[in-house]
Amino acid sequence: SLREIIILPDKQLRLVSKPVEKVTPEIRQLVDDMFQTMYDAPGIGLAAIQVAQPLRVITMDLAKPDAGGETKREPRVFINPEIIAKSDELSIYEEGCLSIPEYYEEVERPARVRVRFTDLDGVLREEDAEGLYATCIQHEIDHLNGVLFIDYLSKLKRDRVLKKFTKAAKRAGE
Ligand SMILES: O=C(O)C[C@@H](Cc1ccccc1)C(=O)SCC(=O)c1ccccc1
Ligand SMILES: [Zn+2]
Repeated sequence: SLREIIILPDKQLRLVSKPVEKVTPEIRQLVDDMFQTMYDAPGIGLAAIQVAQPLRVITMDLAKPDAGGETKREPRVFINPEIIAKSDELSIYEEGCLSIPEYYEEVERPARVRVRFTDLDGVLREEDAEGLYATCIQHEIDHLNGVLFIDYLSKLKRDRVLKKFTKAAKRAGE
């Protein structure tokens, strides 16, 4: 079922998520709900912490989430992912975040990374990523470590975003 996506300045976004010991039926249900929530947003990635579950679980689907016609879906699950190698070469992408809605900024990251992770069947895998795949997996793994893409921006830009979301939260709270 759909889960609520937590939004800045929710402090939970800064938690370091815990490794998954065993792929249980509960983890499978969480992954199901994460895909449903991600497609509904729409987004191309989601980290469990964004639905308030501090577990090292990521879902991704780079196929255009709202291409209109039949979307050829390519759902991916990463459990306990770690970057084990990265290129010196960097690439810049305009990133967004479902926890920082309607804010997009260019972020520079290694262009290619090698990721080691466990899949939903409990199999340990390693994959090379480049392009949007590399950017997205790094953005999601950052979420697992309580890091947000605004942390890579200038202090000026970051404070502006925080101010905007903190004011909005206060107004909502009033
Ligand atoms: O907050 C998240 O982790 C999801 C985020 C992932 C991401 C996007 C772009 C660069 C790096 C990481 C999103 O999916 S934001 C929404 C988005 O990018 C998008 C939405 C609809 C169509 C295409 C992209
Ligand atoms: Zn994000």
